[in-house]
Amino acid sequence: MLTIRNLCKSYSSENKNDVMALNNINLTIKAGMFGLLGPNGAGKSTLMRTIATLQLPDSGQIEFNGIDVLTEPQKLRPVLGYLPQEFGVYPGMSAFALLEHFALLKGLSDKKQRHKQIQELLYLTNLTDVQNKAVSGFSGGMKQRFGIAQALLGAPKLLIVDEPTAGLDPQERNRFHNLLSDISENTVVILSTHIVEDVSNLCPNMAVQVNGEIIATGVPSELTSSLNGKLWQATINKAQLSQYQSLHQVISHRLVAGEVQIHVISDTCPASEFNAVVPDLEDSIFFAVS
Ligand SMILES: Nc1ncnc2c1ncn2[C@@H]1O[C@H](COP(=O)(O)OP(=O)(O)OP(=O)(O)O)[C@@H](O)[C@H]1O
Repeated sequence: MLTIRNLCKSYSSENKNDVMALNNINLTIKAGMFGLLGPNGAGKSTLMRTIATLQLPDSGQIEFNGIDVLTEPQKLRPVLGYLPQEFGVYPGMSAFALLEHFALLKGLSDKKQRHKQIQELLYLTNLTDVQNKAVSGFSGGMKQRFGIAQALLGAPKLLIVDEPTAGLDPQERNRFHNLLSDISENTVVILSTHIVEDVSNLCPNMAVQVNGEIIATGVPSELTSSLNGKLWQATINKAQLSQYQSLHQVISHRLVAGEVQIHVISDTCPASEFNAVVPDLEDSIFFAVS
């Protein structure tokens, strides 16, 4: 179990006010997939890097299975797997050679066991056929699968994946989702993302981070249940949007085939042009930040 208590981090800026990237974060995360959802700039990567022992907060505590992560980072690292938002690879090095390199850095000294584990991970991530090809030439999806393979070296008990599906096509995203859900059975897996679908498809538990703060935590279906019976949709002209915004509690609007679809919160049907809709996770997040 991972517990995070009163975690704070601000970045100073020469021209602007300081940025509070972590504003008193408190979270308890059990084995399984945990989704950390938030828009760009919410502070998700700062939180992921802090848990991954790559940077220190200004204050607060992190504990993982009895390890004080901030004061004993060397105890966490052997049981940690981390897939950062972006990672570089040595040009020309094959998938097998790079995994071997990372495995040695991770302390997997027994050659036979190391090779067995690398082969298993290549198989799990569907990269066996390309194991002798250079990772620098891989497609985005293949590179992300390689990233997961390197993060899983040493069978980590805590796996952190930061925005892993950004830029992947739907097929690769689906493949990546299946891979993550297979892994999460007896591991704490934290998936940081701005993609609502990633969390609703995969994560039994989640938190929403906005402007450095956790504004909601829980089970995705429970987060949407508070909006049951209160969400209404209408399709309007672009020119009418500000009028509707002044009359109703519009939580979101988006273009659909040149017209604007609005979602409104109201205890009763706001007007004849509105239809009741079933809230999804995206609606509850728009509501939370509105
Ligand atoms: N090293 C840094 N120095 C100064 N400000 C920073 C630094 N790292 C992050 N920030 C700022 O802190 C805030 C949170 O950034 P962070 O990268 O943690 O958010 P994020 O939710 O991961 O967003 P993204 O998905 O865009 O990376 C942003 O306003 C960002 O500009």
